[in-house]
Amino acid sequence: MSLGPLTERAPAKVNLTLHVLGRRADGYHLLDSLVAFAARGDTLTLEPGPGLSLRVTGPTAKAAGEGTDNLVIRAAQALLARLPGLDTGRFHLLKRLPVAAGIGGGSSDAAAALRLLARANRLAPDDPHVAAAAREVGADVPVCLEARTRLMGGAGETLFPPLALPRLPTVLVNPRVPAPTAAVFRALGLQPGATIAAARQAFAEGLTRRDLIAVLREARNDLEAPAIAVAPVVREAIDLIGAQPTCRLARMSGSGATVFGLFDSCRAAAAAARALRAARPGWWVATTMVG
Ligand SMILES: C[C@](O)(CO)[C@H](O)COP(=O)(O)OP(=O)(O)OC[C@H]1O[C@@H](n2ccc(N)nc2=O)[C@H](O)[C@@H]1O
Ligand SMILES: Nc1ncnc2c1ncn2[C@@H]1O[C@H](COP(=O)(O)OP(=O)(O)OP(=O)(O)O)[C@@H](O)[C@H]1O
Repeated sequence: MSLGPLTERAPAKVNLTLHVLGRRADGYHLLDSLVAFAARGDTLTLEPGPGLSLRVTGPTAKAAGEGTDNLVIRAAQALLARLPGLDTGRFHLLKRLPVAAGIGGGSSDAAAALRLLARANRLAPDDPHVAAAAREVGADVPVCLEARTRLMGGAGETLFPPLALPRLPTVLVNPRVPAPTAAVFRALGLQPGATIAAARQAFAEGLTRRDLIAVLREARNDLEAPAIAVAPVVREAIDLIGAQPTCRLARMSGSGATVFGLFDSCRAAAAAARALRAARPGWWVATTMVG
């Protein structure tokens, strides 16, 4: 019996914290990051059938690109290389998230492609070939596979158990300037083999929203300064969100340039988003829940 079209959401990833703990000999950086997911994202559909193709539509389709450059196809090919008899088909990506923006749009699309192929081929959710394909495609793809709040370590391959933390009313702001991940890590200037002694932050379950934000405020995103060196407008975005009277915390996600603001209520987030859109009509401003 053939399956009809299958759909998966590809939510935006938000690094609520991001500490760089060192740099491996191969150049990749060791991270300690609390990763959560937004209610907003892209949508990926797979129509199972012969061949492997991708059509991309939506507001940011052009920037994401079609064909073999797209992480959806790269993820499918990585899984096919491990499982050559795999059923594939036609993917359609509805691309809404800004590209090269630090909110893992491409990684989340790749993870959604792997989930769709796993469903179409009745692979177990924890199939080791799926996990290996995720690791091969990108450092952020493993955490996007399950898309649940958790601490992430190593270069992205170490995933700690999911955490039940309060959902946070959030405004995401992207100044529409790309911050390429490799360039931002390069600007950090850490030598291969370097280690930074730092205690891994712990997040107790049962925290209130207010307590969680207080704990987050003690943390950092260590890529903010190098991202600002690559794209100075990131500083302006952090300052502008942080200046909203009801904003509890303004910080960059991932390697930027997207910045998030955390608020006590959806109403406060919506009001801040209106003010930000009025102040910077050209920027991408989205309200959402994170966690
Ligand atoms: C910064 C984060 O967004 C935090 O979640 C991720 O670590 C980035 O994940 P990603 O975009 O999937 O990264 P990849 O596509 O695997 O790598 C892009 C480039 O970023 C650098 N990179 C990435 C991840 C990492 N832990 N250390 C690195 O140094 C490498 O130069 C690499 O060539
Ligand atoms: N489906 C896709 N969506 C977005 N970008 C894609 C996609 N496929 C390939 N790319 C390419 O991947 C690069 C990274 O895009 P992406 O939006 O994932 O970056 P990011 O948000 O900075 O990711 P991260 O937070 O994981 O570092 C872009 O330069 C883009 O050309």
